[in-house]
Amino acid sequence: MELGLEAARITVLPGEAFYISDFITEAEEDWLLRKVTSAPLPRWTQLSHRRLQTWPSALTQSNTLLASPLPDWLQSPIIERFSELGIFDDAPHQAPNHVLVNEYQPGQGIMPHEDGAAYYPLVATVSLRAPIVFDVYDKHVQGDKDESGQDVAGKPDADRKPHYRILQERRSLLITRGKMYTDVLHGIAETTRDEDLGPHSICNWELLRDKETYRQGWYERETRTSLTYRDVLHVAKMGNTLKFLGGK
Ligand SMILES: O=C(O)CCC(=O)C(=O)O
Ligand SMILES: [Fe+2]
Repeated sequence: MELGLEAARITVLPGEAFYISDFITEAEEDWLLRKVTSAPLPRWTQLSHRRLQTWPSALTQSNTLLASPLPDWLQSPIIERFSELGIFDDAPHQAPNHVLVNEYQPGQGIMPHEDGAAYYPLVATVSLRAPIVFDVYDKHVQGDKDESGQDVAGKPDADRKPHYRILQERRSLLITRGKMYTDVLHGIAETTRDEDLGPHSICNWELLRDKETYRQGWYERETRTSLTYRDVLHVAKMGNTLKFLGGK
């Protein structure tokens, strides 16, 4: 990965994170959004503070993915670009095999959490439609829940402040891996307005495509959609599926 991505590194972070502001074109963004919104309604899981599509399918209770290719629209051009950058070269399957599509309305977000042991510790997130601030919290106060442990609704401490804030512009790519995956929590505030923006508070400020938009220090949230690409460690081939569903 290393050479192509070095210029995209968010250097102040303790772990490894990379931000590419112009990862997809406007036409690609439009097309991806049409694909997301034209998925049949049962594809969506409505959660209390966002809604979610899971591709190709949800993991089993033992965090296993039943082998199945991602749909073409989630593969090309995004996964081809990941290959060019070598992002998943060290992952067990050398490519992502799972994508969560999250949609946040203004006022919605996701509680501080970690993504857990089901995945190789690398997440590549493509942002669509509107910017959002992604918060990074120190780990771990009691009561935090793993993302794989059903309940997203564990209340964060009222006075807990994010340690770092990453501004994700529409059409950008954010990669977090290693210690950024294992040693910190991440979340998105439930707010209608992201405030206190500037070089002092946004750790990828220098990498933004359009700093001018945020010079005033705030923006109103609009609907934002994210595609989060991961490599699930355990994959069951269909031939083994019946045995697998039957138990041990
Ligand atoms: O929407 C995002 O950028 C983050 C989503 C997230 O943290 C997750 O799906 O685990
Ligand atoms: Fe997450």
